[in-house]
Amino acid sequence: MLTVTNLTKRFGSKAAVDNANFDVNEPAMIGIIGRSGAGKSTMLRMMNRLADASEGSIVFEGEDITALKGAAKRAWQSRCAMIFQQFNLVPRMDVVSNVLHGTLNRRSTVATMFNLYPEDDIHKAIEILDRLGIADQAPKRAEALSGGQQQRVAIARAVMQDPQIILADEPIASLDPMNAQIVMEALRRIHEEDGRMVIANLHTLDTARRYCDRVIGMRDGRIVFDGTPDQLTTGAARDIYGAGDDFSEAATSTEIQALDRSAATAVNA
Ligand SMILES: Nc1ncnc2c1ncn2[C@@H]1O[C@H](COP(=O)(O)OP(=O)(O)OP(=O)(O)O)[C@@H](O)[C@H]1O
Repeated sequence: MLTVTNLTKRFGSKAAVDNANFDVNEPAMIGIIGRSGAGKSTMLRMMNRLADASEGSIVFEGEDITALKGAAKRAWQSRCAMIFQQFNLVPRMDVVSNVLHGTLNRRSTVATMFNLYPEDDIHKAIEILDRLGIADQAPKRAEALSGGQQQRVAIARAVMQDPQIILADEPIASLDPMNAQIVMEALRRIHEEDGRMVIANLHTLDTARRYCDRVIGMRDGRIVFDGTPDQLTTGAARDIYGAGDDFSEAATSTEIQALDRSAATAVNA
């Protein structure tokens, strides 16, 4: 359903993404891992058409995404929602209105200016918030919520678009371990229950292993690993992160593991 061929993005003489190729045949949950600067964000930005490719193509269900312009490009962006590390909500606006922003692409300018939403959409927004366990936060201003709650609002806004693909650029990098886990579980549920493809850039190996069906490893703009979490051995990880023999997986792990360990200790105590 998704085929990326020879995808390249150059900034001056530097290739941020260098001749990337991969196929996705079912709506999987995919993690992209790699060091800072490996090209993960640039890859997602090209998929969502926030950035234009220098070369190559992205074909989704037979349509060449890289060639879309104007209304067709906007239509693609609503089928391919994006969430960001910093949530990108409107801080002073209430939660439900932030979620309703997910419908902007299909609403008139006048309706948007006056914040007029059809009642069905408002019900739908609250249902989605309820699925994510934060319906009780609906009337609050977004800025009053915790980081983990704000990221769930951003996921709700993405789901409101009813997208086939959700792209998540470091969705848990600003969160504490408990909230990171809640947000990753929310993405996994949206993937499993709705059959939406999720592609998430993740800083850490353990998160990718734990929540994704497939992991793509990038190094210096190139895809150097593409396989299942089981195939992601310490040797493969060392290669992705460009590390020496002293490579420690713990160095790329979030505190989710620490959280698990402390939970296990509590249970065993
Ligand atoms: N707009 C830009 N102009 C110039 N260089 C850029 C631009 N955007 C990204 N780059 C460069 O491209 C390379 C890849 O950046 P990218 O942000 O895609 O990496 P990343 O793996 O997502 O890193 P991080 O985890 O730090 O976000 C980096 O060397 C970066 O400096």
